[in-house]
This record gives sequence, C-alpha cells and structure tokens, in this order.
Amino acid sequence: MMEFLRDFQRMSMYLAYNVNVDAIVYLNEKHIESLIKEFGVENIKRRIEEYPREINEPLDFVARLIHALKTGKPQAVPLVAHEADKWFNSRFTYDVERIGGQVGVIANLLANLNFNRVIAYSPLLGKKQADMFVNRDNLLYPTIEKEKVVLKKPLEAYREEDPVKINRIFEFRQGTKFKLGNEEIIVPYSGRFIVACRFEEFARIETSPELKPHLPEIGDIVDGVILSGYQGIRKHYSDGKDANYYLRKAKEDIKLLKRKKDVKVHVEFASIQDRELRKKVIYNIFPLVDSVGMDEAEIAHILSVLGYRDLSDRIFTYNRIEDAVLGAKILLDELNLEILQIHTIYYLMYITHRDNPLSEEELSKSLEVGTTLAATRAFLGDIKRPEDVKVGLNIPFNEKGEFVKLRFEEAKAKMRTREYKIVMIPTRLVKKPVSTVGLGDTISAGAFASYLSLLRKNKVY
Ligand SMILES: Nc1ncnc2c1ncn2[C@@H]1O[C@H](COP(=O)(O)OP(=O)(O)O)[C@@H](O)[C@H]1O
Ligand SMILES: O=P(O)(O)OC[C@H]1O[C@](O)(CO)[C@@H](O)[C@@H]1O
Ligand SMILES: [Mg+2]
Repeated sequence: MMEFLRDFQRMSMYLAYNVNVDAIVYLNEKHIESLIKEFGVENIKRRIEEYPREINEPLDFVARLIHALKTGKPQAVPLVAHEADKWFNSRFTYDVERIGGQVGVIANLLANLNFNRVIAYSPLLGKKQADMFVNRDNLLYPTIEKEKVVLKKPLEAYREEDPVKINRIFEFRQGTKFKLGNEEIIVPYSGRFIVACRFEEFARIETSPELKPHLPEIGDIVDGVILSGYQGIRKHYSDGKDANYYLRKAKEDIKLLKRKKDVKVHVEFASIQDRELRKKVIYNIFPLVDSVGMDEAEIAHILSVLGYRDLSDRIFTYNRIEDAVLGAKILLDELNLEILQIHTIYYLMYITHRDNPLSEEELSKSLEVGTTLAATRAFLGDIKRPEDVKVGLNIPFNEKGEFVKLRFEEAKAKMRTREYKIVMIPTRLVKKPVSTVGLGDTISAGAFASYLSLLRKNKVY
C-alpha cells in the first residue's frame, strides 16, 4: 500500500464531468414508518409494482426507496419534477452536506493523497461546489485565457451564475426493521439510495467549446483519465438536442484526450434507470475506453439491456459469485474492455483478457488499494492525508471473506476461464460506516490509479 502512495505523488489525473452537493439523510426506522403511514401501504405496494424509473412525485420516491431497502442494493433514481424537489426540502432535514459526483469525490481523494496534479473539470462550477473542493495547490480546474489552458484552483475559477446541483442521499443500514402492512422487512445490507437531480440545466454533460480543442494536451500531461456523469444525459432537451448529440460529443472528447498519447481512460459507471439511455451509453462509450468500474446492481442493469435478463435477475436476487463472474466475462468480451472492475459489499473483482501484462497477484494488490481506501473513508468519513490509510489497513477483511474465496475458486473450476485473468478479494468492511456514498468511486479511483502505477512498473505504459 505504502509503495503505491509514494508512486501516486508522481501521478496526475484528469477527471470529468460531474460534481454536485450530496445532501445526506441517515434513514432510521421512524423515517420509514412515517413515510409508510403518510403514503399508505397499498399505494406504496401498487407503485412498487409499477416500478417508476423517475421521481415525478413523492410517492415514486417512497416506492423506489422501500424497494431498495428490501433488496439492500445501491440504487439511484432521477428526480425530474421541481414540485417534488421542493417536497424533499420540506420533508427532510439533512444531516450532512458534502461534495458528491464522481469528479467531486475522486478529486478530493486524489488531491489529499498528494497526487502530483488532479485536473477536475465539470461544465458547471458554482461557488458552493468550488468551496467544497479541497483547497490545495494540486487540485485544479482548467480555464482558458487567450486561447491557452490556465489551471486554477476551483475557488479562483468558479462562476457566480452557475447553478449548483443537489442530490439527496438516503443512507440505510443493515438490520433496520420496519413493517409494510403485514410484511416485515429487514434491510439485508447497508448502502445508499440516491435521488439524482436531473433538471435540464444540469444535464448538459459536455466539455466547453473553448476547452475542447485543448483536450489532446491535457491527455498528454496526465497519467490517466477518469470519466463519469454520462448518467446525467437526457433523452431530449428543450432546444432540440438529444442524447445522441451529447454522446457524440462525449466520444469526441475521449478520442481527443487520447490523440497525443494513448492515455488510459477509466469510466466509472453509475445507475441509469432508462433502459434505452443505458444501452446507448454502454454502446457508445465503453468500446472507446480501457477500464470500467461499477457496482453489482449496475452490472445487473447492464446485462439486462444487453439481453441477459435471467442472468441479470439472478445477480440481483441471489448475489452468487458464479453469476457475477459469468456476467463480467460477457461484458469484457462484448465491449472489448482492457479491464473491468466490479465492487460489491463483500468482494471486489477484476477481469482482464489473458494477455494483460499484470500478473494475478499484481491485480489483487491493486484491488487491495481500492478496498483499503474505501475502508479508510468509511471509518473516518474522509481521507485527508496519505497517513490516514493506516486506519484502512487495520480494518479486517469481512467475515464472509473465506466463503467468498471458496465460492470463487469453485466458480473458476466450473467455468471456462482460460482466456481471462480473474481475481477477487474480500472487502475490508467497516461495521458502522460514517457514510457509504462515494465508497465505490473511492474504490475505483484507487484501483485504477494503482493499476496504472503497476503498468508503469512493468514498463508497459
Ligand atoms: N461499510 C463499508 N466499509 C467498507 N467498504 C464499503 C462499506 N460499504 C460499502 N463499501 C464498498 O463500497 C461499495 C459501494 O459502491 P457503489 O455502490 O458504487 O457506491 P457509490 O456509487 O456511492 O460510490 C461497495 O460495493 C463496497 O465495496
Ligand atoms: O449521477 P449524478 O447526479 O452525477 O450523481 C452521482 C452520484 O454518485 C456519487 O458520485 C456516488 O457514486 C454521489 O456522490 C452522487 O450523488
Ligand atoms: Mg458507484
């Protein structure tokens, strides 16, 4: 771990596109019971059956939240109605506000780990968001002056008029018990439910036309790129633009970043409820990038739109390791990724093609960086300096670890895996995490950065 931390100080990373404020509520039994009382058991059950993919009114939220609590899976559902947005403010008081979005979470993490340089871009940068970035010399926002890139601290670069996006995060904990009519529900795993604000003003996920021509030089000066935020694209915009337009722009960005130097690009996937949009993002973006990270709910969602509905349902319902391995093989092959990383509550997994230059041992080490950082953040709430990571190193691997390893070996023995390298490690799991939102982003950033560092060591990058 420590050798990676040293290496990180020589590395630079470019991040785009999403930064927001996460307004967090720690859900307790009282909150849930009072929502059920207010909206009525039958209404909620009916709405769960209808499975709304957007929040147009509060009942949509309550239904999807209760559904998420039953499965214990991480979920994010878009909020599209302004009325419902107001309801959240009147109905909940938020326990904490912190920086969110893959770019927000990862930028602060890498800057605090003393990366040489973290260039964090998002099309909008309001004051509140600029304030939430750590104020350090190695965390910079790209601006353009006299047609040249000038990297500035976010606090010197924000635009007063830019709106600030607020997502509502509901943190739930394993073992929380409540009744839905006669049904007793016990939340099986801890996690977060995200009400992702999707108003049009926040949905223009793109690089500004001024910055865009400079992406080749940015790609050239960094060691890696982490992209996310495609989940915020809409199908249609009021000016006639559509998802195809923004995805074409997104593809251009990746090609530009790789133009001067074939810099490795990681995409951190996030939940996309709309099946058509999800499919578009997968088919447009994944084939252009080297590495993708996601959680177990997201791989199930992806497999479902790629036509593997049974497998998808099995992953969602039974959490079996052989299903996750099979799903990962399908994804790696169909989209021809260099490396795919899946994080779940009990284990992390990498799958690559057999010819990947890293050994399975090295790949495992890279995953360990991911889970150690996540455990540190789960325990402390934040990682403020490299030394904090010692805390994560003292968190034991979870108690299902041995079982996970056994099932993984069994799955490998049963399946055709010769063409791949597949490694799995148990997670270091914090019993009472400060919060869980952003832990996946943390894992992926640590795993990708250490993957790059190992490629470097092997002189293949
Ligand atoms: N209490 C915990 N301690 C350590 N790691 C955790 C804990 N809870 C969750 N994690 C890790 O964080 C991951 C969450 O990832 P994800 O669902 O992508 O979250 P997000 O998108 O909010 O970053 C889990 O798969 C698990 O590996
Ligand atoms: O999809 P959006 O609205 O960009 O938000 C991403 C969400 O995912 C997270 O980055 C966690 O992965 C949250 O911090 C954030 O609320
Ligand atoms: Mg995630």
